[in-house]
Amino acid sequence: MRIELVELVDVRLPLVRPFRTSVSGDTERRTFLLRVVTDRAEGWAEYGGDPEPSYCAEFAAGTERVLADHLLPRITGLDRVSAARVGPAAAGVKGNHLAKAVLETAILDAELRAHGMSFATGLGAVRDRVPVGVSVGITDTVGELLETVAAHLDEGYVRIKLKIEPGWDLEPVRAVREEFGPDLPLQVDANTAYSLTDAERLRRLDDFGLVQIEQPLAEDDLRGHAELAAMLGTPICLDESIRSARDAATAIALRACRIVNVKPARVGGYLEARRIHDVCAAHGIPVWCGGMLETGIGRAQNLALAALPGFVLPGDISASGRYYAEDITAAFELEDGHLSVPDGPGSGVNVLPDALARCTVARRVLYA
Ligand SMILES: CSCC[C@@H](NC(=O)CCC(=O)O)C(=O)O
Ligand SMILES: [Mg+2]
Repeated sequence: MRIELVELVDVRLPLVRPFRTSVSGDTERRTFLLRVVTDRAEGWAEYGGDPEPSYCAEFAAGTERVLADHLLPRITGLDRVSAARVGPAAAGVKGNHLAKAVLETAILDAELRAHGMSFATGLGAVRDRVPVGVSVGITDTVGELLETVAAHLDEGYVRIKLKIEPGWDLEPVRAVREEFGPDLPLQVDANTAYSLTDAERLRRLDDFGLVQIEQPLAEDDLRGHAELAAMLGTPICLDESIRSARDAATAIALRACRIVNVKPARVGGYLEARRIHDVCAAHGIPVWCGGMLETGIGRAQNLALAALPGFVLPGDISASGRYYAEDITAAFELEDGHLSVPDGPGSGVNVLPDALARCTVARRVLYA
């Protein structure tokens, strides 16, 4: 395969309701899509970061420069391009996993389409539909939180994740547990908001029978997570800390986590995401597929990953309508708490030109 054109499509999609976490507070999703045209097929991928380096160190404008100035010259110069060749060819560029992920994924989409193969088949999916959870942001009041959770449960989500931060943790979790009973699969995500000095407060979360406490400490604090894990009864799940299969192996060896949130954008793409899945499976560590408020493009690709055998916990892969009044692909609809895994070539979805035009801010050719 040979790359003929790479285009960046800068998009802005309003959120149906504000989404607040310990690190962000958004009323819109501002990201970009990457369109890779090859001599065999066209592929699309979605950037997993934001305009601000709030979730991780990368951010959209910086990623655009890394793509244009450092990654594309290495990749477009290959005599044969494939998703598997991106990692080795890009090894001279340190870090920048979100940049590598969006490029590798667009190439993977084109490659699979050229072979008439779905992401699900290409990655090794074993299920045609997957149960999904929903991530609930920090709200102004506990009453508003309970209303939001009730609405999501009515929609059929099988698991609730609550964003927490110091000052919004024990009270909202207690209220949800008391309102919806002991059998609701419930978990929390701190997005690195706590430190070991908060250990006693975090230990009190053990009273609520949570599935997991996600990323309580800083992304580079594996030792601290291992120390905290020894104090808590509730399993720790790592998200921001796991940027590679090697990180996963280290975290497991240090007993810093018992669950891993796998996000292809964070780890450099779906091939590394699958390697993390394999490392975790070999150690008996359950994984689930995290989310970055993806449009239907990233959502479709994540659903394929979430259908691999080791993805035994419901992911943050909500229906399109959880975030967007209008998606840029056909909307994903919840059916009995599940979403169907696309089985068409590549991601199995196509961008809707009119919907894309309505949310496009600009289009820039990065390579021709
Ligand atoms: C900072 S908000 C984005 C990252 C966050 N993602 C979610 O909470 C799920 C978002 C979604 O439903 O896509 C996470 O840390 O897991
Ligand atoms: Mg998280």
